[in-house]
Amino acid sequence: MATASTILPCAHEEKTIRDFPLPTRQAIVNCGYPEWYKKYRGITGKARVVPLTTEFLDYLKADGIILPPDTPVVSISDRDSGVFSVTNTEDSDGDDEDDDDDGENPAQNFPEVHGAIIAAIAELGGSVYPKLNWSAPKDAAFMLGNTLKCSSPSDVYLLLKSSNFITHDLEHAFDETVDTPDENGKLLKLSDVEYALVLRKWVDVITSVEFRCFVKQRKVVAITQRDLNHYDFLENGREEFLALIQEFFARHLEKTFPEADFVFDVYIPKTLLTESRVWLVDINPYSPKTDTLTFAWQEILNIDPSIPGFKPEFRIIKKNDPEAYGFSQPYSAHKLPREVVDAAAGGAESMLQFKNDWKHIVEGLGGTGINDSSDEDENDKDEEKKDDEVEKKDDGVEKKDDGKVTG
Ligand SMILES: Nc1ncnc2c1ncn2[C@@H]1O[C@H](COP(=O)(O)OP(=O)(O)OP(=O)(O)O)[C@@H](O)[C@H]1O
Repeated sequence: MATASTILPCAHEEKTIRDFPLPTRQAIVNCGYPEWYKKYRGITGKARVVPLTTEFLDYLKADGIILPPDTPVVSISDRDSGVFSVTNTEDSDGDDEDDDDDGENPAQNFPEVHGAIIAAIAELGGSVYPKLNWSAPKDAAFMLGNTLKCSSPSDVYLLLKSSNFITHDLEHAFDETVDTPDENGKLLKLSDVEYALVLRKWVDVITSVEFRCFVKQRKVVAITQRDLNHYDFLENGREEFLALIQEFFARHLEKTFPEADFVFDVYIPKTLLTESRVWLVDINPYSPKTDTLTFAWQEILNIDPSIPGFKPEFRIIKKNDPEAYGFSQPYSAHKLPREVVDAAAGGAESMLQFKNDWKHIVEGLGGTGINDSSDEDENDKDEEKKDDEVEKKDDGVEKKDDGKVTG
């Protein structure tokens, strides 16, 4: 880890975490994906934002994990055939007819959301990375074999319903904020939040070139690796990455993001086909809740970017860096979904019951009938064209307009 030599303490008293200027609720909303995506969709990965209905939110908040029947999702980027072909699948009972008696299909309560998810997965090539307004269900990845790669609505629901991070988005997003009553004395409440499911096209991310950047007073003040392993090439590329990030910030975020203090994540892959390109991955609140990785919040709080000649510190993990082992293992406190924790608390019998229930959930359900109702506007298509030019992988994909997925 680099030394903190470029961190310049303020002339005044050293600030501690107790001096943290808590964000406003509006700042939290501004850092939500559905909000910033409206402005920055041209500089982030391809995604779909699915507005969530009350019925779907109720499903997420309800105890227990009941999944809808498996729904076939046919990728539109099936490169073998180049066409979007759809096949009907049989019901679990094999009778090839709709089952009216399936009272257990939770998707019946939120058909628009379910249909939009099916359509989005298909449009995004068959696999997606899900998140809610602020968080991805990373703590639940083990439910899918240690990945967040989803290829069906059930994969998405399983992750969302197993994740404490998602519960946090739904119930605690405005914790640790300061009140911001508007001119009429009204205060933003969680019930005012327009919750959305973000489905990003799945990318095999090269985690060594992901960086978290801290912005204070509209200046990048600190940058850290996100993947806390040592990579030789980062040491040599430090100046180039710093320049790319500074240029990206100046061009896209400095004057347009509504908050003066925030944290943004970027991904800077270099491929044989393209020059290094900076992609916006996420925007996070300037809040103690945002993980500072190789920094401590107290260090960031004490940086004074107004000092002439100020240069942000770019921290990367050095070879055999003993300090690097001190960084906490992310999500270690959140490895198990609520149902598993609850079942474990009830002892062996309870775990056995959980296992049986789980088997029932996974195996016992059949097909569903949902129509693909994709209605992109022209802007969407333009942006995607741009995305596709960069994402050479999507070349040669043919779309079918009226793809129906039926069960
Ligand atoms: N489209 C994608 N496909 C595959 N992996 C992705 C994709 N987008 C992001 N990731 C991986 O997931 C990680 C976390 O993504 P993201 O920052 O959006 O989640 P988050 O919940 O907001 O994380 P944090 O709480 O650390 O801010 C990224 O660092 C990246 O490695």
